[in-house]
Amino acid sequence: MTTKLLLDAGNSRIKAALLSSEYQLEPLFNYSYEELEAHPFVLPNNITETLLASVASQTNEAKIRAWLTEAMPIHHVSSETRAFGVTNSYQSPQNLGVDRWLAMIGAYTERQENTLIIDAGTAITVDWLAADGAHLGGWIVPGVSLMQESIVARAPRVFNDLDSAFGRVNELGNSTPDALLNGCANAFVGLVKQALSVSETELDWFDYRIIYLGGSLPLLPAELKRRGESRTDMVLQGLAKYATQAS
Ligand SMILES: Nc1ncnc2c1ncn2[C@@H]1O[C@H](COP(=O)(O)OP(=O)(O)O)[C@@H](O)[C@H]1O
Ligand SMILES: CC(C)(COP(=O)(O)O)[C@@H](O)C(=O)NCCC(=O)O
Ligand SMILES: [K+]
Repeated sequence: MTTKLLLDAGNSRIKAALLSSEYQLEPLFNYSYEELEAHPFVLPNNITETLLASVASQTNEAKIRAWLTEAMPIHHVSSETRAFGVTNSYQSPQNLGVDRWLAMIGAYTERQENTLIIDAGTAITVDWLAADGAHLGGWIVPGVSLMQESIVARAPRVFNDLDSAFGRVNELGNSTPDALLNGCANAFVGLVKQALSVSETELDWFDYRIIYLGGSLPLLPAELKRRGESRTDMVLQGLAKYATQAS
């Protein structure tokens, strides 16, 4: 049985899945690039093709190529003007991050309805996809870790001695690290609420689908999460759609 390897290469982490000839998606791993280098995942030997969707740096893409030592063809997927019923709103469609493009393809393949997609990773992206497949536009915001790091880098009195910690939603801070971490966690939640508000007040969406993905999802409070679906596989689902037409 032949299998395709699907790779979603973000700026912090790489996610991999296998797609069987029956189009079953089987998640493989979600690694940082350091983990991929230190403990290269041993792939099954029946892979016939690799589909790569990357927004990563050249340095991190080189780590992927170093891992994929097998001489298997790599098909780079990019954002397009239109595909699988979804129309890109960018004047320069190639500029839209392919992770954003694929999450929309994945969502639209499942259900053709008004959809808000929030991908909270290195950056937080918000995209509005209408029921007719039109991408209406979106936002790019620094991700929670980036928010934390950027102020520590620029304001000498703002420090964070809590290693790889994240803040608490709806809580105040009474120390610099707590004020920083709680502030950034709450900024993320505020962004999500603003995206919902714009959907309802500006676009007149009432009954719409909300899809969340990305590493920062654990920060979202339960009442907000309940309003949507946590779908960290959505970029890989979009890639699977491309894999069904790739040679
Ligand atoms: N336990 C956690 N709680 C909250 N946020 C986290 C946690 N672990 C990682 N993150 C956040 O997730 C981000 C990575 O998410 P991911 O979606 O994999 O990013 P990318 O697609 O950009 O590679 C990190 O930058 C960090 O902000
Ligand atoms: C906005 C992003 C950096 C998000 O990347 P991620 O957080 O998933 O690593 C990525 O989608 C990207 O590089 N986009 C290109 C610019 C654009 O979408 O307009
Ligand atoms: K993202």
